[in-house]
Amino acid sequence: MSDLIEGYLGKTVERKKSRVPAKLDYIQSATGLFLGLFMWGHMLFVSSILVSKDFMYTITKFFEASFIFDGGEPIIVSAIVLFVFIVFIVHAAMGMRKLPSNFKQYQVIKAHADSMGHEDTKLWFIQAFTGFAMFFLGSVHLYIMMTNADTIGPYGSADRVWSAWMWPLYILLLLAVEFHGTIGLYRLAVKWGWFDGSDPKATRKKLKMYKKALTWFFLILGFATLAAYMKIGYEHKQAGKVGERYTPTAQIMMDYNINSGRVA
Ligand code: HEM
Ligand code: HEM
Repeated sequence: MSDLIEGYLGKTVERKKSRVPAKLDYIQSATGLFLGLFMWGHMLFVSSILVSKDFMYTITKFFEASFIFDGGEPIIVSAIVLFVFIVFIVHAAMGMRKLPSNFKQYQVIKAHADSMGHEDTKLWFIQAFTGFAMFFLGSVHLYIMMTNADTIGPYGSADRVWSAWMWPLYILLLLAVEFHGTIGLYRLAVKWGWFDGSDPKATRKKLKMYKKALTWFFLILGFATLAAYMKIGYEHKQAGKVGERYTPTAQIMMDYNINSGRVA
């Protein structure tokens, strides 16, 4: 009965408002924080291709727990992706509450933001727009990673980027996630006053500088990484070897030594 009254009037019989919105905000921040930090790791791991194909192969096998299972188990990566996908969906569901849902709402927010001329309010628009774009772009990527974890590797990933036409999607997703993630982490720090210190105004200036530096760093790293996969994928296609898996140098050496009778 009390739920019914609150449902109609927006207040309980004791004239209290629900605490649920505050809890939902908390869930949004926690999932945003997780995803924001996860993406730093993600970008570093994926960029291992810039060091060498062997290095990227080693990282991939590490996530497949090849130190426990001989040759690695891609299902472990699928399980990790499933977990990240669930966090992503929960975060997106919480984010939906903040998006303007009709033109009138959009007009009110826009007029308010324009009249204030406040940079942080403008940042919010970028977050809403990039968040919306990721509903589609992020879901495509996560689903493919979850169901094709066994293809992750220097050649498998490069073939996907080039021959399976993922590069246009990755360009958009990279832009969306980098702006969204760093703005989000900045907003989190400001919202919860994590680094306020004795002079919050000076701290905010510093945080803005870090935000800018991090955005540039991850965008440059991300585009360099994408270019590397595109180049490898292009060459792999020219060589007519799309679909072929990468064999690490150590394995080639071992096979060579065995075949030439150097190792019994
Ligand atoms: C479908 C995908 C997504 C949607 C719809 C979405 C939506 C949103 C929205 C609307 C906000 C602003 C919340 C507010 O103003 O209080 C937000 C915050 C945030 N998002 Fe996302 N987001 C998505 C994916 C991601 C991803 C992949 C990351 C990881 C980089 C991320 C990281 C963050 C962070 C760190 C915050 C700040 C949390 C806060 O202000 O409480 N989001 N998200
Ligand atoms: C556990 C979850 C994830 C795994 C295992 C994963 C794995 C990968 C892999 C292996 C690549 C290389 C290209 C390929 O094989 O197709 C890649 C690229 C990429 N991923 Fe993910 N990913 C995950 C989650 C995410 C999320 C949540 C986002 C953003 C919403 C994202 C954004 C990107 C982008 C933008 C690229 C392009 C690479 C670049 O430009 O540096 N990934 N990912």
